[in-house]
Amino acid sequence: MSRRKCIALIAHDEKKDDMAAFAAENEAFLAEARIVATGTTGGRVLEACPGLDVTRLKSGPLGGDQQIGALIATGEVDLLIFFVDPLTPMPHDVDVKALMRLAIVYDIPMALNRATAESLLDFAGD
Ligand SMILES: O=C(CO)COP(=O)(O)O
Repeated sequence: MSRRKCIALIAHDEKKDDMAAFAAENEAFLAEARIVATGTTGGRVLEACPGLDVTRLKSGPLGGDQQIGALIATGEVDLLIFFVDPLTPMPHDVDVKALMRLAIVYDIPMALNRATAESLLDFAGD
């Protein structure tokens, strides 16, 4: 039996409204998957779509990006959607870089902005 796909959702603070809107618009697609998310992002996604299966990990600055990186390293994440804020310095910038590095090392699809995420879902839906 094939396991349900796992999608990781993360958004920096300035991008959280975008992530909530993205989740609401693509709720049917996301509902097919198991979602893992950093703490605050997961809360916003659940507010927008209470029916989704969302596991909330720690907040990004407290280790959430690292937790998602570990899930990527153990093969549990199939797609990473991470709405990055490129204009604000982050105390946990090294964690963000480490997460992106692991997504590349393990060759999983990684969307770093909304346009790419929408394109990936369009392709997946075709
Ligand atoms: O900081 C983040 C990613 O680097 C996101 O964490 P939160 O979803 O907890 O805000």
